[in-house]
Amino acid sequence: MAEGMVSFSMASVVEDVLQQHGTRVSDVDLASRKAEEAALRRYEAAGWLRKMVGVVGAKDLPAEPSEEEFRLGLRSGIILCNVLNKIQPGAVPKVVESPGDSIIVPDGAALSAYQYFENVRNFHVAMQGMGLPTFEASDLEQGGKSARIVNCVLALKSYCERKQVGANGSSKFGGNLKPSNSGKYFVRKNGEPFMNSLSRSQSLNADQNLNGDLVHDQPEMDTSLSTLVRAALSDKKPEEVPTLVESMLSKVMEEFERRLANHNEMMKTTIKDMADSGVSLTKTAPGEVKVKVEEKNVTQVKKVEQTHGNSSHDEELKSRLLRQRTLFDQQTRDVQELKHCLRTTRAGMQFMQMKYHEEFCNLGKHLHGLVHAASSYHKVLEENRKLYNQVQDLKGSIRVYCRVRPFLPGAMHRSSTVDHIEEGSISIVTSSKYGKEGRRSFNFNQVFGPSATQEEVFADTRPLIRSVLDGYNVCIFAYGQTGSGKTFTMSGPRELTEQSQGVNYRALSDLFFLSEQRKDTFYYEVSVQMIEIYNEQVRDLLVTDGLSRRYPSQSFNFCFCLFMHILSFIY
Ligand SMILES: Nc1ncnc2c1ncn2[C@@H]1O[C@H](COP(=O)(O)OP(=O)(O)OP(=O)(O)O)[C@@H](O)[C@H]1O
Repeated sequence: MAEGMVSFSMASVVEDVLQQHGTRVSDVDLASRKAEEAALRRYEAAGWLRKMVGVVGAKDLPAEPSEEEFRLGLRSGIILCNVLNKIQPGAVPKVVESPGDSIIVPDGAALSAYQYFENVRNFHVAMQGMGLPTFEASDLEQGGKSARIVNCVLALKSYCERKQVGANGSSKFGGNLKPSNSGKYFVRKNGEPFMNSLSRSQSLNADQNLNGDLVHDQPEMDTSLSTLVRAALSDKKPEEVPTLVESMLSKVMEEFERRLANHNEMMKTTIKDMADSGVSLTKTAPGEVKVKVEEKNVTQVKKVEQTHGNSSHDEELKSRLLRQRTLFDQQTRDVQELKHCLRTTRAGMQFMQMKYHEEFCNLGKHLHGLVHAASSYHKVLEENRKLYNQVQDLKGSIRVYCRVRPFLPGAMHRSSTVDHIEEGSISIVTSSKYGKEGRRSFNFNQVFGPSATQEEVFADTRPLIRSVLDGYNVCIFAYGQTGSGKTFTMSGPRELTEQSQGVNYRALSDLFFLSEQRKDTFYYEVSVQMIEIYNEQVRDLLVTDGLSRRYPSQSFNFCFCLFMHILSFIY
């Protein structure tokens, strides 16, 4: 596309120039403008030469010379050779600077001619070697075409400028060409104005390879321009081609070169970008381009045929790319959904943490209140315990109760020795044969008559069970002669019922009941030890090895004892 634009532009310029020349410009105007244009170009050439060789070296060349002055100033060839050697050192191995350097001939004119011939000849050879356009030797003589000399100088100037900016100075005029006619003058044929230079430029452009295979279409562009120029100039004689046309063609060539350089630079940039993005183009055969695409770790080499016969391959390639694109889009959506879900979950977790923190704070406040209440409760409980046990102490740490057994069945007719029973005393009728008085009175904490129930007997003992759980030691024992009812009072009759249960059953029942009540506040351990004291011998009744373990003897006239931690029953 770029090539087409360049070709079209160049053709348009050439056509416009030719058209202007042929139809719009009158002969009078043309001659005037031609002379003006030639003068300007001559001044440009002279000025550049003067600048290159300096004022002294260019003493024979005015800044704005006429055609004759220009021709005479360059006639010796010294300026031309020196300028050329400045641009391309050694291009002219030897410059004949003065008559003394050559043959001494008194006739200055003859000497100048010889000098001119040698220098100009060497200049011609060097210019030809560099591929630059030159002029004919006769152009330096009177009647010669100074315009050709001007063109040659301006071409050398252009070469010099391109060389100074680092470009291939000779590329414009094919400077890489080896001189094909070394040692001969480079003479432009009259029937081919600029045709040689154009041909050289085209051939060089065709060979010019800025980036390998990427400029294969360039000859077509050159051919387009060449065709136009040739079509316009082929039927023209040299004298029919005005200087204006030559000048315009030169400008066209310069514009063409500039745009071509831009185009190649742009192509270089494009190829570099494609290489950076993982796409490389290599031309493998005419009409076939191999496209190499690298995307991440996936390398796909796709051979794209530019002919219609390979359209199915293109379709398959497009389909595959479409599927990959669809899959990629789906995965992108899935990732977005996962991210959304993650954000939602994270927000939920943060909300839960906040609620948990609030609940925990509220629980702490409630717990603080409970701890305060429990502390108060314990204080009250402790106070209550102390008061309770103080009452028990006031009642007496040792309490003695008396129970009268009723008559057993079959002995109901016998008379009782109990005369009178009050709450805390009992009167006994004794035999009068031993004393003056026949009755005696005894005081106790409480006296239970024959009709007293097991419940009534235990009622005065029950407060002591609570004292046991408060840490007080308690011992309950029964004392009396054989058959007086000790076992009955402490345990109960043989056929045991709830009403007939004695003190130990009721005491233990209360003990476990209270410990169960206080289980959230206190922890109690209960153990049982059962011993027998008989005939002043103490024996452990729970020993399982068959050998009764004897305790140290005590003077107790009891049947057996029951110890329970700090509560003991003896009867
Ligand atoms: N309050 C009572 N009511 C009815 N029966 C009773 C009462 N007290 C004792 N008995 C009866 O009297 C009998 C003797 O009582 P118990 O065995 O308790 O006497 P004990 O003092 O333990 O005798 P020992 O010292 O020989 O063991 C038993 O048959 C018992 O049931």
